[in-house]
Amino acid sequence: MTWIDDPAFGPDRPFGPQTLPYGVLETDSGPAVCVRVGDHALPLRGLAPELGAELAGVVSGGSLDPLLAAGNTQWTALRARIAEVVTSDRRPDGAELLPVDEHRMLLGFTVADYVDFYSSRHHAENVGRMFRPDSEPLLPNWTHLPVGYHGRAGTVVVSGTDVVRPDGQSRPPGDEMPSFGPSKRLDIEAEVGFVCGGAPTSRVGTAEIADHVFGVALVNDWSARDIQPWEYQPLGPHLAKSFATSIAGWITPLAAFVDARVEPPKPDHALQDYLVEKEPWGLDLHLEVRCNGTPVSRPEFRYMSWSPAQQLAHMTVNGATVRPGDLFASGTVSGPDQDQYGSLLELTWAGKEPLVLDGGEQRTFLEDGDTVTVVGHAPGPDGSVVGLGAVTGTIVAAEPR
Ligand SMILES: O=C(O)/C=C/C(=O)CC(=O)CC(=O)O
Ligand SMILES: [Ca+2]
Ligand SMILES: [Mg+2]
Repeated sequence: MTWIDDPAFGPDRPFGPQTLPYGVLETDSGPAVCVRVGDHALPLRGLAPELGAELAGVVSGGSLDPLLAAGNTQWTALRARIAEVVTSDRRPDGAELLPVDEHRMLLGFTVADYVDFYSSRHHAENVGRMFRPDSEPLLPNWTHLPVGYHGRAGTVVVSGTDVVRPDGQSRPPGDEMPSFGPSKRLDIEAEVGFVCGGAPTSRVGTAEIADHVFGVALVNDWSARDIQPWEYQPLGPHLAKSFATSIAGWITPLAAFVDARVEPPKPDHALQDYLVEKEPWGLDLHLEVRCNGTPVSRPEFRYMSWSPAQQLAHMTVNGATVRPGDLFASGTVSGPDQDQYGSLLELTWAGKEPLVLDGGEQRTFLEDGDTVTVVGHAPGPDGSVVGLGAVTGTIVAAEPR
């Protein structure tokens, strides 16, 4: 029997003791680093006697930054200690439990650099067919390295933040001159993000991911599909994707995913040594995308061709360092089936096949007022489920000009 009186906190529930994600909540006495237990958040600042001075020191404030910097030894020790505290029958003096739906979550860490990959073969082929109908859908580099681009760290926002429809240039097919205005093809990209920590290091081996990835969080990489095809050649995505990227407030430690590890699909040729995995780091994550409450897609992460360990190895192989607060995202998670696509671009085939939402409304791209939520879960130990915190956002009208 645990002292935590919450039916949603059990080994058979997604936010049971096998999960224990971290996040920062706004509380009456300021932002607080918390661990999620069922439908409650447990601020760690009240647990100094239980955690000991050293561990308490990294989680007693209002940001995850000190914890990200502390490194894997401390992450492991803290998680083990918290698991003991939350499964004990003794309520620690000073422990508070805050209902998660009554408190706002904050962006829990300072996003350092943000890299977005492109690791779903299905997504890459679908986008290739739509954006480059006269070329091979997959460029020859794609099976040899995890293609990615550098995003804009400063516009990563926490789940629940409204997303303002971006303005930009586009050139609709057949037009000679570009026009300017609010995007008419605002889209989502359901992705999985990896939050980095530990000592700044370059040339991270695929076997060293656990020393440099602190945790996993769902991401929605909002994308303007009319701005994108006009601006992206030859350097890649820019303003079509830099106005907002939403990340879930709850970051689940990488250690919670040991039972979710699977072999990623293999290319039919040898890889460079630095991309070879001795132990597979593909992940069996199940995602669901909801538009105004209607499930519109169920992407499966196990189809991703490049694992986060390979992505991190690639990101640092040239000598670039990974440092605490760096965020890299998987790329849109699309599976082979039409109901597994991670973007509206694919789900509606460039707007030609509208989705029908509950209540009969149709959607191609997003309208003002639409809310998109991505949820997910993974297999946990002993048949349990590891819940991933939701990432949600609502579109608001473009800024008046
Ligand atoms: O193929 C392209 O030109 C671009 C495709 C994307 O929109 C990809 C992107 O942001 C990476 C991803 O999410 O997979
Ligand atoms: Ca993306
Ligand atoms: Mg983005």
